[in-house]
Formats: sequence, structure tokens, C-alpha cells
Amino acid sequence: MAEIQLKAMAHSYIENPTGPDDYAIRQLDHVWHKGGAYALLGPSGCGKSTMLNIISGLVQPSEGDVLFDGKRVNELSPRDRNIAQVFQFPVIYDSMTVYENLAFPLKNNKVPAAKIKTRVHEIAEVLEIEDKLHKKAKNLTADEKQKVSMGRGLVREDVSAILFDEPLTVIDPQLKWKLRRKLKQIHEQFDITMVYVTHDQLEASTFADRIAVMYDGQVVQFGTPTELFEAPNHTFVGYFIGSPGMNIIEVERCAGGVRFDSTDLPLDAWQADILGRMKSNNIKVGIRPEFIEISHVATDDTYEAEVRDVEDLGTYKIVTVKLGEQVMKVRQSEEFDASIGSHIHLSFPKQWLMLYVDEFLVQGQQS
Ligand SMILES: Nc1ncnc2c1ncn2[C@@H]1O[C@H](COP(=O)(O)OP(=O)(O)OP(=O)(O)O)[C@@H](O)[C@H]1O
Repeated sequence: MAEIQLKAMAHSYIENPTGPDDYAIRQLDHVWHKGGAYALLGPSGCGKSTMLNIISGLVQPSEGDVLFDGKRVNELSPRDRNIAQVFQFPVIYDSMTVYENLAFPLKNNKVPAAKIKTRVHEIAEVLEIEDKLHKKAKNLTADEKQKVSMGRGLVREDVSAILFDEPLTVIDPQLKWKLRRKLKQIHEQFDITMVYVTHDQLEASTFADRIAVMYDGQVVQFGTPTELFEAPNHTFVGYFIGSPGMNIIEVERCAGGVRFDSTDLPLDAWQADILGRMKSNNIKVGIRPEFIEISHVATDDTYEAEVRDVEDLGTYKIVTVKLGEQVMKVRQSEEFDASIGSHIHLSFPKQWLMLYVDEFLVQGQQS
């Protein structure tokens, strides 16, 4: 197992990149600590597979260093880096039995036969494919084949890390949940560094202790699921995590705070202070639907808004409201009752009102 560090690393598939848009991964520093369970989450094309392939050695970064336990491995092949990688589609030998498939990486590494037998049975038991060990791989279902593919990654005890590139894409939805739990259990049992690529936030949160959110070739936040939810470091994280995502509103400066349409939002003194020292006019505020409060009575701290829609999702409701020209989503309990077109009063608790300049969170001594 190894600590994997990316140091001033960037990658462009173009020979002579001229600007940031030419990079699949923009320059970044990042550490995957030993034994961690990580997810790499982001939309299609943001650079997840490129990042994984750079760690495994299938792609050499055009700039910077990849370090395993402090040693530069840029020039080492995937085999010499001792990385196991599980892809979207199963990589197995159809003509071999399940047992032979699982034993193959160990045989290659000259592991003694008795040890191979114990290890193959151990992994087959964890993956619940023990009864398939003597079946030819070509006769397995797609789910079973992918389990074998995962098993081939898990079977080696000496790996630096296991990288999963959307491994559950081909898996039946009902089994997906089970396999995700299984991988988590395997992580706890074997304590291996695992990086799991996905574009599904639920998949990322159930598997990982910490999630790296990628957007446009950058890791815009690396944090626990709670950190990503409560304090998104970038507007993209706010929008991408949560269902529905964060309400993000373009605003401009005004005395003591910010304003949109004719609505003034006061900021905390420290936020106003930092904003006052920044030059950019790309200013936004974000608040999650879960944190906006609705009441039927007005106070000094509330804003009158119109109910545009109420979506009943069984155990809660998503209320669409319009404040000035701004449409927002608010999450309410199933008891919420207001007719469409009626007027209600919104409040934005200050601790949940995030301020973004040039899309990044303005952070300070939050109260
Ligand atoms: N071999 C390649 N040659 C040229 N450009 C590539 C290559 N592989 C990826 N890219 C480009 O690099 C960028 C990042 O792609 P990458 O596959 O890493 O993203 P991703 O987040 O894994 O996407 P997906 O979820 O769709 O697999 C994209 O713009 C993609 O078109």
C-alpha cells in the first residue's frame, strides 16, 4: 500500500498546449493517503479517467510528478507500480475458470500454490462467487464477470492501490447497492488504498470516506460527504451534490451585503470585509434547499416570495418559489401546505448563506 502524491501535475493530450482549455487536467497538487477509501466524482469529460490512468501508469502526465511513498514513478509501467485497476467492463479470460482467473495475478507474481488457494477462496467468499469457482468464465452473467474482474484486483495483497473506474456500470441496479457495500466492507477488512471513479454522488458517498470532486480538469473540493454538502467550496459542488442542488444566485455588492433584483441580503461582517477587498464582480450566493426557511408570517428578516410549484416526493416536498425574478427550490416536510400562487415568507439563516467570488467559496472565521 502506498501514499500517492500528485505534485504540480498537469496533463494535456495536445503536444503544445497554449492555454488552460488545452488541458484535460489543469495543474494540481493532491495526496491520496495510505489506506483511504476515496471517490473521484465529476461529470463526463472532467478528467476522472485521465487522473486514474496517470496514477496507474497507463498515461504519463505531461507536467509534474507522480510520487508513491515519496518516490517518483512517472516512468514506471503499471505493472511496476503494482496498481490494480478495475474497469467499466470486465477484463477476464473467458476460456479460464473463475478459479484460474482469480489465481492468475498471483501465479504471475510467483506466489506459492497453497497461498494462492487460500487467497482465492478468501476473495471468492467475500464476493459470494465461491460456488462459481469451477465454472468457465464465459458461462457467467455480466454481473458475475464483473465480480471476477474485481476479484482479480482484490486478490493481490501487495498492491499499492486499487483503482476502480465506474466498475458498477454493467451491474444490475438491484445488485449495485449490494456490491458497493461489499467493496466498502472489503476496504475495511483489508485496509487497501482505493480510488473509485464515478459520476454518481450516491455511489461516491456510500463508498468513500472522502470525495474529490472534479470539474473542468480541476479538483475543486476534497472532503467528506458532509463537508461537500454543508460548505461546497465551488459553485459546481453546490450544484452537483444534493438533490435538487444548491440555489445559486448572481448578486452585486451593496451596503453591508449583496443584492439581487430589489432584494438586499446582509452578510456577516467578515464576509463583507473580504468581499470589499476583492476586485471581481463575479459574485454569487448559494443556499441549499434544505436550509431556506418558510413561514406564513413576515418578520424583519424575511422576504416575501410566491409559491410556483409544490412537488410531493412522499416523505418531503420540494417547493419552487419566486423571489423577485429569482426562482429557488426549498425543501419542506410533508406537512407543508400552501397553494400555488400564494405568498409565503423566506428566511436565509446566515450560517448557511455561502458567498462565492469567481465561483470559489469565500472562507473565513464563520460564526
Ligand atoms: N486519449 C485521448 N486523447 C485525446 N483526448 C482525450 C483522450 N482521453 C480523454 N481525452 C479528453 O480529455 C478530457 C477528459 O477526459 P476523461 O476521459 O479523463 O474524462 P472523464 O471524466 O473520465 O469522462 P467520462 O466520465 O466520460 O469517462 C476530455 O475532454 C476528453 O475528450
